[in-house]
Amino acid sequence: MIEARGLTKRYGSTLAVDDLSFTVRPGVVTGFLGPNGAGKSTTMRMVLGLDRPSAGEALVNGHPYTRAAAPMREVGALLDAKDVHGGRTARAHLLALAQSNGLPASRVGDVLELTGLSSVARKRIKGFSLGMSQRLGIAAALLGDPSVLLFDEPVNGLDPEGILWIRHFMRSLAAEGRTVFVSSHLMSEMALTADHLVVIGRGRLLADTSTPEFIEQNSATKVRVRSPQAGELASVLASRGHVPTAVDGYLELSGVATDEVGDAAAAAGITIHELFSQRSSLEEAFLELTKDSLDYVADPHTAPEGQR
Ligand SMILES: Nc1ncnc2c1ncn2[C@@H]1O[C@H](COP(=O)(O)OP(=O)(O)OP(=O)(O)O)[C@@H](O)[C@H]1O
Repeated sequence: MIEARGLTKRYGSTLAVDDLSFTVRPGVVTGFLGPNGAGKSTTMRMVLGLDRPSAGEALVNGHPYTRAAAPMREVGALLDAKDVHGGRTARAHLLALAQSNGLPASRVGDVLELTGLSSVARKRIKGFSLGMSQRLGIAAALLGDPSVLLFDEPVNGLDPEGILWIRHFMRSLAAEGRTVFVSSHLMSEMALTADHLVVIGRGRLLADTSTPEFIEQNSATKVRVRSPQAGELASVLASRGHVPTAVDGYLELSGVATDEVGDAAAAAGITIHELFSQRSSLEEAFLELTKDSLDYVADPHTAPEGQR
């Protein structure tokens, strides 16, 4: 379990994280979503005790992580996969980590196996592709068999196969009852990976909800209708308070159900060739939500430095 309570971080006049409170529960993948610069990495660094909050606190399993007795057994993190000693082999790198953290050497073989790296365990890390480096980072995070895992943008730059692997792996870690907190700036990616979403914009909490609820609450449903008597239908609908717009040969309406449109057309003896509703895409839902956060800082007196 991870808890942020009033978590705040200032860098000079930049408010990178602004009074964030949320809980990340075990057993599900929680996506930490926000545009670039929203404060995701800073939040994760505070959870890991790598940055000190300006106010508030971050707790891991009920206490600040810096006070954990055996840190790697409690939390595993992937922050920057390329931030390793390239001259070492994968096995030597993991062995050094295990030894310096009092973990049994036998875990090295286990995590190499888990992450599919056994066949390249004796290769030097500097020759690793980004996908292999990500796997190695995940192997390192799993060394202590921790119950809490944090991954900062783990799919960035990966090919489709690597993305799929990470996605499945996150889900299997959560299915084992672990707390899995994974950041991304891609709504579409999070929709496929995360069960729950914590969404931030400019350091502020915008949503903390299940992924289906987020989609339901943030994407608008539009109704489209196609008719050879479009002009007549538009007038009938307008007289009922639904003014349509013409889009790609359809009349498009929001805030109305397909039933009402069909009934109105039937009552007026108007032929309909197509009638359906469609939900705006996830990416649109995310943009809609973060657009509001941009509006919030549009006032130059409240905008963080560098964004004025
Ligand atoms: N060490 C630092 N010194 C000054 N400002 C910083 C520092 N670290 C982060 N910031 C600023 O804090 C804000 C949040 O950055 P952060 O890296 O946490 O965002 P992010 O959501 O992880 O974005 P990205 O996906 O681009 O990494 C940004 O405006 C950034 O410029």
